[in-house]
Amino acid sequence: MSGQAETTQGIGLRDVLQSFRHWGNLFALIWGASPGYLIRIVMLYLLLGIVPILSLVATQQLINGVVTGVSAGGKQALGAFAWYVGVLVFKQGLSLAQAYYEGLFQQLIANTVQGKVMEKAVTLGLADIENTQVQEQLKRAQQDVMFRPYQMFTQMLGVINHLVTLVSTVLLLIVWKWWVVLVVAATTGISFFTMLSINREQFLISYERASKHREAWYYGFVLTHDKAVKEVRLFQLGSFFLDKFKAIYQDFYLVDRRMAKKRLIWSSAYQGLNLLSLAGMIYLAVREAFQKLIQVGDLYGYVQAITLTQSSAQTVFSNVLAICQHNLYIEQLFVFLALPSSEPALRLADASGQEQQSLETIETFEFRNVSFRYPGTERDVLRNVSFTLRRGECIAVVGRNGSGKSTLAKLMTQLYEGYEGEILVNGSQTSAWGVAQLQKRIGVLFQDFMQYEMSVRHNIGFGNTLVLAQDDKLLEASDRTGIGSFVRNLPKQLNTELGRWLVNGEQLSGGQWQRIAIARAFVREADLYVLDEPNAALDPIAESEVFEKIRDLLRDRLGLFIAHRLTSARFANQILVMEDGAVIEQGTHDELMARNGQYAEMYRVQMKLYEVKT
Ligand SMILES: Nc1ncnc2c1ncn2[C@@H]1O[C@H](COP(=O)(O)OP(=O)(O)OP(=O)(O)O)[C@@H](O)[C@H]1O
Repeated sequence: MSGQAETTQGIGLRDVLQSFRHWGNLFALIWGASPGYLIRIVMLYLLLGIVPILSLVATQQLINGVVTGVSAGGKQALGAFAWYVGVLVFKQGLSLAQAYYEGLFQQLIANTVQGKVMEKAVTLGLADIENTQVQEQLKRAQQDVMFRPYQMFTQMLGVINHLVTLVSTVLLLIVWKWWVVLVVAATTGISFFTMLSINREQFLISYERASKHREAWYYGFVLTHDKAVKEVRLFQLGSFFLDKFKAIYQDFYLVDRRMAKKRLIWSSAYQGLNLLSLAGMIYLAVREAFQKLIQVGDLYGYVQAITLTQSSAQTVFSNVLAICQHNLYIEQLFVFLALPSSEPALRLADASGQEQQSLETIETFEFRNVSFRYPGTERDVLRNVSFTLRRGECIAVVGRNGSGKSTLAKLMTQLYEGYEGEILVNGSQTSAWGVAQLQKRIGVLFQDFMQYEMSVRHNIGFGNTLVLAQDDKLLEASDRTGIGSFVRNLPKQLNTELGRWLVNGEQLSGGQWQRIAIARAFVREADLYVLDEPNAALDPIAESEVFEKIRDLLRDRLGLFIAHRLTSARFANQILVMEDGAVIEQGTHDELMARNGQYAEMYRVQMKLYEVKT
């Protein structure tokens, strides 16, 4: 994130110049989108660059031809007219081709940039996705940069194109009066640094906006997402969120208005200066025409050359300014694309210099004095946790809210690095096997499992994409969670779309979604199953059915499940009782009851809830 830190601490001319360092990457990106289109568009811009001077000379010839042609029989005038029409046709043809290629190329570049941003996002780890700075950087990368690379590219071409025009008109003017060129250069150059500073300020404003944009997105989500709308309606929170949403955009508007005013004032001053010098130079040319020092056609030519020189010089300067500004934004894209990933499965730590062994099966899984704190936080949420799980065994983890149970599940599934202590698989460090290999052998149900707005096939098959097309395996997994007959009775069975976000699919109940998610864990040919509250949304009959199946499945595998309903923990070979990140009790149900500690107390409290008071 060093690039990001640098950028926030004020931007000087040096930073602007430094931001040109990404031009190589930018060119590679644009070239990668379509080399053919790139070459064609560059050629078109170059040709368009010489059009103004061609039409200027054609008009000059035409006027002079008409003036002198009357006496010379009109031959010169006709030739000049043909030349003039030819230039018009040429220009029109180039403009049509330019519009065609530019439209398509712009789309291709935007697609390439979006693709790259998403490719990078896929490589980020859970710790990155939970990191606000990374999210903001993602937002910045996504924000304007979709259209900026193309704009920057056309502005670069615009610079080349107008430089060609500029050189040709300047040559014409030098023949007339060389110092006129200096006047044009001076007036145009004056605005450069003022505008550069305004652009810098504008960039800082949009840099800081990333977090506000995310906040606004969140309020928009709460106001429009079906999950949130229930509460929003019932608690009448609509106007509360709407006000917050509107306030953010109103603030943006006020700041933008201030900037627009500033820009207007400076641009007016600059345009005034320009007009003044233009009028002076045109006056000079008209006077010479009156004094018969130049012909009428020449007068036209010089007036055109003066305005063209001035407008081309202005365009070159404003394009250079815009490019400097785009650079700052585009840097955000490359800063994001260069972010290091915290994803353990992708990191080199996987190899860590050790020869990786192939992992056929997991036989034992051990935590040895594992302590962990989430990245960017100060508090250990796991403290010296130790346990061993062997094939054929099942561990239940119980404990109060926030005691660290789900964190334990996330560490077992190798979603985070940076823990202290050791996690051993078959007696060896996880690095000996590599995270990717380990994850392949783990089936998991997270507490906040996904509800994919896709078909049942995808919702179950994502647990093992190898069997996505194998109906028997998918149905077998759904049978394991007692949802098989429900799936068979759906309108399109496994191909029935679920949810109502993308299509008008079948919406499931909370418990049905949970069973689908458990089926997703079960369809994986895994050795170790980690289930975080598999019974949270199940009715008592479904719970007992599902636990029956879990018991069957885990008979010759390794299992760990987290449960708040302690009756389900009874069948586990071992129960871990967690409190404040530490395992405070460990043993079978009977052992823990006999010990009469926290587990026994929780169990008794729960049993009491079920007693019918008479
Ligand atoms: N992604 C995260 N980043 C930072 N802190 C986190 C994160 N997830 C959880 N925590 C913190 O870690 C602690 C343990 O959370 P965890 O989710 O593991 O508890 P739990 O025992 O599963 O709770 P529950 O029974 O409510 O599901 C909590 O104090 C929580 O605030």
